[in-house]
Amino acid sequence: MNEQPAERTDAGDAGSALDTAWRDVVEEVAPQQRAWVRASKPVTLHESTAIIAVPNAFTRAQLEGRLRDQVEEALSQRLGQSVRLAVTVDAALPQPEGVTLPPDAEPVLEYPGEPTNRFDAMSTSRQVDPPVDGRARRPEGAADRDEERGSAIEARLNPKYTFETFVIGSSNRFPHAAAVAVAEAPGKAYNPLLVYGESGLGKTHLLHAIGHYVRSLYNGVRVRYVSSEEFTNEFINAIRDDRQDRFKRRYRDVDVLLIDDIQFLEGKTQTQEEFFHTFNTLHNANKQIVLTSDRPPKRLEALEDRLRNRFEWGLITDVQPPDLETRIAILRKKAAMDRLTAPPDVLEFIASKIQTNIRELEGALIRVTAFANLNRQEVDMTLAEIVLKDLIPEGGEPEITAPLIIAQTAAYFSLSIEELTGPSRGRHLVMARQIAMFLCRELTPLSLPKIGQQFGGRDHTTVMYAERKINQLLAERRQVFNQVSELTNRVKMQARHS
Ligand SMILES: Nc1ncnc2c1ncn2[C@@H]1O[C@H](COP(=O)(O)OP(=O)(O)OP(=O)(O)O)[C@@H](O)[C@H]1O
Repeated sequence: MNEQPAERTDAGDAGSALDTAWRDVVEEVAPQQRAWVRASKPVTLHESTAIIAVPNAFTRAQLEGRLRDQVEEALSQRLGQSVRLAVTVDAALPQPEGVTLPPDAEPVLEYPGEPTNRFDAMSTSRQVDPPVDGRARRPEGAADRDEERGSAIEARLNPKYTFETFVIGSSNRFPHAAAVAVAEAPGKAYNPLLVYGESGLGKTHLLHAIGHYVRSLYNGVRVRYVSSEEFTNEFINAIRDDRQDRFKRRYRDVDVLLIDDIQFLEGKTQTQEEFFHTFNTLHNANKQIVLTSDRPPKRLEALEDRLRNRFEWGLITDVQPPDLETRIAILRKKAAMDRLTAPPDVLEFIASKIQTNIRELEGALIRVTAFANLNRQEVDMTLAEIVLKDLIPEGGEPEITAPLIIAQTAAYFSLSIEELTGPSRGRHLVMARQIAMFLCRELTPLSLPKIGQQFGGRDHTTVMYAERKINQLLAERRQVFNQVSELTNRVKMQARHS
């Protein structure tokens, strides 16, 4: 299945020729820059592109800026072919000795204005969580203002999470079939339907897909998606503002309630009580309830028995990590949807390396295509191996926590942790904060509200916006791509050593 492309077989010889040529070229560089360039490492010569790894952004800027012409010409002469330089930052390389980083070498913070480079052929914007869908249908006779507002944010479905974009495999065939059945006959097939499974395996996607499908089948049906954290927060706010009636109406006057990550109800007695009544009202009226959880109800120990018991009334089904074929199919679909160009062997390579989390799988594809895009290169195996090298440590994933990401990001941008997580909205801070939030989303299993909490109690929509923004900038701004890559390396290295 995995036939290696011809270039890869040549890479060894070309690589050693590159090593020799590179050593000579480095010695020709002016003495004041030589120490920097010496700290680099030739990775491979791929067709006419020499890929050079350097330990920091400053060296990359030197090589890509004032040294580029000189180095490309010298390399071309030595290798007897026209050579282009592509520089990648590998923070695992030893930093140059005996030289201090010039002041302007600190990572430059940049506020995302209009992108300088547009690569229209590619969109990597990845909406992982639901934006508020303002086009939800209004219920018949919705008269008062509360209800009007309620209808405007009624469904909250992510347009990308549909059954059409969901890839079916042996790991999710059953939950998928149950989800379709529920959408076709809400309140009749299985009630409640509960889907459980590890993070990033498509539970949220299925919830939204039910919402979309049911709305396409039944005119005027009232659907509401909510995470259990949002449910909790809204409940607390309703008590604070003495608006319990409005809260109750919002969740009890629906035909289909989709509630995500119910494990977050654990230990929250009052919210559980409220949810118990919501559940009963809906169930008694034959309204559909669909729930997701990271564990089967039996193992939600800090949940009241009567709730656990009700969760077991309907159908309980789990999503498993996808097998290789399904992972490849998911990547193909993702590439087609987002117009990302990657040959089959690269998709197979990514799918073979990332096995347990579909969010990470998609993230890896985005990184690889973004890297190629920024370097104006084709996506191929050599490039994929380089980009994924640090994304996939040998010997298993170390645990990465939000505080670790926050500390590393703060240090990287020369900020304090208080600044990074505090209220200031200075432009430079906002960008660093968005990068930190993005990394929390990519590298930890934390939910959006949980990440928001780590940043001074910010709302989950702020985290959602940050994730989308950085995803977009990864494809458009080399600087952001490099900052995110360097930081990812640092965070992973730190996690391995702690
Ligand atoms: N079978 C699938 N086909 C296509 N895409 C999928 C599939 N399963 C998951 N995905 C994608 O993987 C990403 C993560 O999925 P999702 O957010 O639904 O996971 P989850 O199980 O709800 O995770 P968490 O418990 O962390 O919230 C999403 O972008 C989703 O579209």
